[in-house]
Amino acid sequence: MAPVPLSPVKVGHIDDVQELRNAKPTTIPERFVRDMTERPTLATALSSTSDIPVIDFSKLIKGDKDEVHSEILKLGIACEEWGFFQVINHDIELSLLESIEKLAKEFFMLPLEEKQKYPMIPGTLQGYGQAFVFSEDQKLDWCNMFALGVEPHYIRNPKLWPTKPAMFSETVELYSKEAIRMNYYPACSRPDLVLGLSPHSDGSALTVLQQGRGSSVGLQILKDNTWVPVQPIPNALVINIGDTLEVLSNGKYKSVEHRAVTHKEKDRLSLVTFYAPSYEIELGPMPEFVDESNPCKYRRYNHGEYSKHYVTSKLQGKKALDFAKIHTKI
Ligand SMILES: O=C(O)CCC(=O)C(=O)O
Ligand SMILES: [Fe+2]
Repeated sequence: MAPVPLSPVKVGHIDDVQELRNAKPTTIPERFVRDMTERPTLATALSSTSDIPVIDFSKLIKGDKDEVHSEILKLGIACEEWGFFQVINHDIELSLLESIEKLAKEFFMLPLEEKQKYPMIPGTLQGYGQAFVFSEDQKLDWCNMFALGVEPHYIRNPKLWPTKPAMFSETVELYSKEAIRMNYYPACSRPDLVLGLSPHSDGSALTVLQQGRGSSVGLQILKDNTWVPVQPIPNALVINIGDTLEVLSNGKYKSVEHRAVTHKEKDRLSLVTFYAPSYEIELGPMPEFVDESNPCKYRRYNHGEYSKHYVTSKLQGKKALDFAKIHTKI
């Protein structure tokens, strides 16, 4: 997670969406109602099956030669054509997946005053609240977030590590090695008007996402200009390529735009772990991905600067990556 911007950001009053839901307003406050062009297509209106590739991790590490070969081909296609895949048989202990989810739910169910002991200061990314809000007139996401930078150790802010529920901090430590974000999307009486999380690509190299058990379908990815829902598979993890890998592979592997939508009756929880380079790393397309037919699409840059740019801009599709794009004249 990136350095904190120096200037204070004026964001106005941000309603806590769980409190809003509990208060059962008859209309959705204007700050959450999206412009027509941004309103979501809800899961019910989309096809119920999605073709997002499923990778069997046990085949990759324990399969015979043919299985390894075919699974690797599948993985390559997933990264090139989808930027997203789900991993099954990943060997991560189910008890760990279950306990992080249970503790995250317990955390979000704490009284507001308790959660507000760990506030996410506007313009920063760690703590409890809403990230990526930079102005008073910006539309808000229907989501409460809690995020922590985990590794390297110096990015930790000890004041933001909760003492309740018991074992929360220890379990986060065990679960994530870089930075973790927990997203809590309360049910919304008008899911057609709001977005759980605005469209964006991830500023990380690779993202691992755990969808809460029994949660509604909420994650959608943009494929061929259509929003495709990611159907949760029990105990599977969703993996997606972030901006760093798109740059390193000179655009061969795609950091795909995605968003979250809300549900009329069901709450939804997602646990997201971001793996990213250190801030001091300089990066650009690797030479083996650049040749005459694949000219260099991104300039070299410092990852710390990119991270700063990412966290100080509003989430807006793939716009953050313009930072590194080389614009060729037509
Ligand atoms: O909740 C989800 O499914 C999406 C979360 C996400 O994209 C993020 O936190 O970057
Ligand atoms: Fe994301």
